[in-house]
Formats: sequence, structure tokens, C-alpha cells
Amino acid sequence: MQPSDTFVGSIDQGTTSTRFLIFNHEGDPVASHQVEFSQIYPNPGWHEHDPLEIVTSVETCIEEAVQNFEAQGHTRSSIQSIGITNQRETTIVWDHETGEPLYNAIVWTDTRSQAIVAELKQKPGAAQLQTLCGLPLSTYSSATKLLWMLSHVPRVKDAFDRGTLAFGTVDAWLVYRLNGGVAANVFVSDSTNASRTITIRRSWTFLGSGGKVHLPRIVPSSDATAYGVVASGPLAQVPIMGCLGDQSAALVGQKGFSPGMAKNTYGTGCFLLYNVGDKPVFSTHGLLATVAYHFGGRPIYALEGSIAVAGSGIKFLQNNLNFFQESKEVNDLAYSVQDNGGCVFVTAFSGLFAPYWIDDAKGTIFGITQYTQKGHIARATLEATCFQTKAILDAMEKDSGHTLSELAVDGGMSNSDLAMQTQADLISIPVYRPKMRETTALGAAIAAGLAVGLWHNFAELRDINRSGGVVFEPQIPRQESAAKFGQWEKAVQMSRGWVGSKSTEQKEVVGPKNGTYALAKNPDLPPPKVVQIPDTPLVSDMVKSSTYIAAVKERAYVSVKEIEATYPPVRTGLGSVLCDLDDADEEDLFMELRKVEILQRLRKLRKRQSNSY
Ligand SMILES: Nc1ncnc2c1ncn2[C@@H]1O[C@H](COP(=O)(O)OP(=O)(O)O)[C@@H](O)[C@H]1O
Ligand SMILES: O=P(O)(O)OC[C@H](O)CO
Repeated sequence: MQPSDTFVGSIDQGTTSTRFLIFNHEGDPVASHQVEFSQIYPNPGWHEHDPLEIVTSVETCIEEAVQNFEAQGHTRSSIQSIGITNQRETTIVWDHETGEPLYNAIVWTDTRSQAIVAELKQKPGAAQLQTLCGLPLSTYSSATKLLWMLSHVPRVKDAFDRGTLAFGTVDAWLVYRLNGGVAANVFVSDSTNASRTITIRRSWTFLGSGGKVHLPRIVPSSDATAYGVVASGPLAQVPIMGCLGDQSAALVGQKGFSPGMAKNTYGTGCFLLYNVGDKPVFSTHGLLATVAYHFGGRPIYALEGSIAVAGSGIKFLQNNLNFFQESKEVNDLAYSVQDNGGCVFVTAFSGLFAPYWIDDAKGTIFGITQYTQKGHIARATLEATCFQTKAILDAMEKDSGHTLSELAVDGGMSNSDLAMQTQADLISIPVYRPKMRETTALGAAIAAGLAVGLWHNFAELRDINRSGGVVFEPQIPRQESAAKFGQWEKAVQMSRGWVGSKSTEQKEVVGPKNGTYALAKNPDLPPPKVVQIPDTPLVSDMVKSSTYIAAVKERAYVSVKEIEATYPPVRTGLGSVLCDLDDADEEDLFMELRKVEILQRLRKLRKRQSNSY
């Protein structure tokens, strides 16, 4: 067969939609189909997908795209192999013996594991975890979602106890199901996806889970045999040969193969990946170390800046606030005003990710007045992702010592000219948007195409998607962008600390019993552990104690021992004061602590004054 008669398929399983695209040897998509699927939000901060619906959406896309392909006169047998790319971190568990899912997929944006994260952060060695696995302890990684399931979902716990619990990210689940499930039992994950889980070796041991969970075998991103073959449907018997997490796939699709190359993908979230070569770089400025791709030999690593909300902010304006009917309309709305009218929208729906990692932030709009119109909020929504990208680029510069000369972009939100111009203005370097924006799907196609021999090396890929792109040049002076960014940074600081405040969570403080407090969170969390109210440390030490403050905020249930370990106890009789606090909640508790502290200072002052008379 001539290269011109051969094709490669690409499944792009994103957070809000699934696509299947068929690429030719020139890297052009010749047929495609896309479907959106259900977003399940059962509680504030929770986000789920139905694992079976994900599989069905893939099957539907394959069927429709192949039909379209054949209608153009091609034959399905000319599709040589398939690549998969997927939303990362999203956590799926199934029964290893039956192949059935045991719970909805917990999506990467979901923050329900916050209390688990806060507890883990107290463990000795927590600060070193990032140097083992590249990721910070946060609700983002798969592992904390899995730990939540283990402690909250009886079916998952039962399977764990029986030794039949299988865990995978979306790639592993799709490969498993496309191969026919339990019969073939192809249970693998590629290195890029695996690098997002914290379930690897020592980091998994740190999290304290036994070896009873079946974890997928980690294999290269491009491999002729490891991923098996499709068991049924129009592409039955076609081998799966490529697999990459979507952000890695976009880097490959943008052909970011040399150290120093970067791309920023504006999808549901927004992710900047910067190729650092074959040795991981561990960030000291809030970025992640991740596997960029692994095409045999040594894996190639990237520094990553992850932004949780990009296109999902636009979807929020569309679906929750009814600002418009379709995402693309955000642009006209934003163009209806000159500027953001003083509004800054910190779109921290899942807390704030890189480079800030603020777990206790929530979405907050600053600067609203009677003057504010929908257009200002639309602009502020687009700007939020651009500001975070600027913060990430600054962090990346500090970590790598390298300044980017141009930013390559893609993803749904990159279709917005206004957003891309704003981006160029804020980072003061040109933004390059390729003509064909399905770079994520292209990356998975490249991984599969290299394995099947459609392409043989990176040099052959050079001309793919090279012409017809648009460059957005910065149009405002650096001082102006610095002033705007300063306002954003101020808003970020002001968005801190919302989670855990009275009005956002159902909570109850079980009154003092024998000198102890039990702090209960919402009913979805496990029964509260008892917090011993220390009757020994100095009040000021307690108020200062970040361990204690963080613990109370997160309801992480620290024990007095941990506080005492940090702050040597001095007897003050505080315990008895606290034990008198009937029905107090945490804020009252802090107020009382403050009052006692002030009272003590006053007394000391008075004593000193009276001594001096
Ligand atoms: N023309 C547009 N202008 C701005 N945002 C857009 C536009 N088209 C799509 N989007 C946004 O892009 C996101 C989808 O991008 P996509 O790359 O498909 O994401 P994912 O892979 O995460 O599903 C949606 O959240 C949508 O709001
Ligand atoms: O759905 P996207 O394209 O925003 O990507 C999701 C990421 O993989 C999450 O880490």
C-alpha cells in the first residue's frame, strides 16, 4: 500500500467531549465525529463521568467517522492503527474479575478529596513527595481520588478486600474495554498517563495503600503490541499502537520534540507543557514534572503548568448563567465592551492550580459595580486563563532559566481571537495558533503512526500542519500588561481561604466533651475524628500554628500531639476556657483564642503598668 492510501485513527477522549478523527499521511484529518457526554455534578466541588458512557461515546464516534470516511470512497481496511489520547488523572475503578465499573469516574477537576489531602500533607515526608513523582499533593492527582473511593464507597472497599479492585486512568479503561474487557484483559497505561497518578512505587507506598489494588502495566506511548487490538465494531482487529495523555499528545501534535519547545492547550482546562529533555526538572515555583512522551528509549520529560479552568469557565457562563447558547458567542459578548470594566474573575472552581496551588480558593469575581455588564464578566473569564498562563510562564522562566520567544497554542478556547490577542498582550511575546487545532488528536495519531510505520522519524513530520497559522503579536506596552497582571495577583491573594468558611459548608461542631472537640465536616465525609483541644500551648503559639490553622480549616483533625511537637507546651489553663465554649464553631473558636490572647496581653500590660507606678 502507498503511504497515500494509509490512514491512522485517533480517539480523543476529552473532559467534555469525545472525538474520533482519521488522519492521512500528510497529517490532515479526513473524517471525524465528535459527541459531548454527561457532566455529573452531584455536590459542590464534585465532578463525575459515567465510565460506560465514555466507552459508548468512543464507539459512536468511531462508527460515525468510519461511515463518513467510507462515504468519501476510502476503505476501513486502510486504517492501519489507532492512537488514544485522553483527559488525564480522571480515576476509574472496576472489578478485575467481571470488568464492571464500581463507581462513576471521578474527574480530574473534582475536589472532594480535600480532607484526605490535608491529612496527607501532615505526614512526615509529605514535602518530599513531589521529588518522587513530580506532582504536588493536591486533589488533582488520581491517587487521592482513589483513596477517597476506598474510604467512602463500600463496593470499592469490598473489591479491595477481595483483591479484585482494578484502578486505571481513562486510557487504561478504554484500552481494556476496546480489547473486549475481561476476556482479553489488556491492562496497560502509557507513561504519560501513569505520571499523573501518584500510584507509582514509592509515592504510592507513601500514601499508605497496600499492594492489593491491580494497577496497569506501564508501557511506552508508541508500541506495536502492548495495547492489543480492537475487539469489535467497524474497526475490529485494528491494532491500538499509540497512547498519550491529552496534554502530552498536544505537545507531540505541535511537534515540540526539542528541549525548550512549549505549547499551551486551552481546552476544558489549560495546560502549558515545556520540553526539558530526558531528565525531569523538579520545579521550585509551583510547576509539575511530568512525562512528555515515551517513544522507546528514555522518556522525555516536561515542566507543566496546569490551569483547572479555561473553556469550562466559558461553559459556566453558557450553562449556568445563560449568557449565550454556544461557546463561540463569548467572543461577541466580550467584544461588546472595551475592557473588563474593572472586573477580575478568579475562576478557582477547583481551587487554584499552578503555579499557586491554593486548595481553599473558590471562584470569585472582584470589582463588580452598577456599571458591570455581562460583557465585562465574559472578558474577565477569558482573561483569567491568560493571567494564569502569564504566572506559569514566569514560574517556568525561573525554573528553567529560559525565556520563551513564542507560545504555540491550541484547544477549543484558542479559537477565540480576543483571548489569544489578550494572551499575547499579557505575556509580551507572540502567540502562534496553527491552522489545524486538533493537535491533541494529531499527537495520538503520530504515536500510533510511528509504531505502525506510517512515519519513521520526527523529521518526516516536519511539514505537517505548518502553513496557514495565525500569529498574534503583543499590542500593548509591557508596563500596561504588568499593571493588569498586578491587579490579577491581588485578586488571587484575596480569593484565598474561602473553603471552610461558615457559609459554604454544612458543618457542625460537636460540643466539648471531656476537654475534646470533634469537628465534623459535611455528611459525605467520614465521621469526624476527635480533636483534642490542647490545654497547654500558649494561646499565641496556637494562633500562630500553621499546622493547627490549616488543620482546622481543612478539618484535617490533627491531634494535640502534632501541635505540641511543633510548639512546646506552656501551661496557661487554656483548655478549661475552651471547654466552656458550648456550640461554638471553628470561627468562634478562633475568636475565643484571640480574645484570650488579647486578654492575657492586657493583663500583662496592666500588671507592668501597675508595677511601674
Ligand atoms: N470559539 C470559541 N471561543 C472560546 N471558547 C471556545 C470556543 N470553542 C470552544 N470553546 C471552549 O473550548 C472548550 C472545549 O475545548 P476542547 O479542546 O474540545 O476541550 P476538551 O478536550 O477538554 O473537551 C469548551 O470548554 C468551550 O467552552
Ligand atoms: O480536557 P482537557 O483538554 O482540558 O484536559 C484535561 C487534562 O488532561 C487534565 O489534566
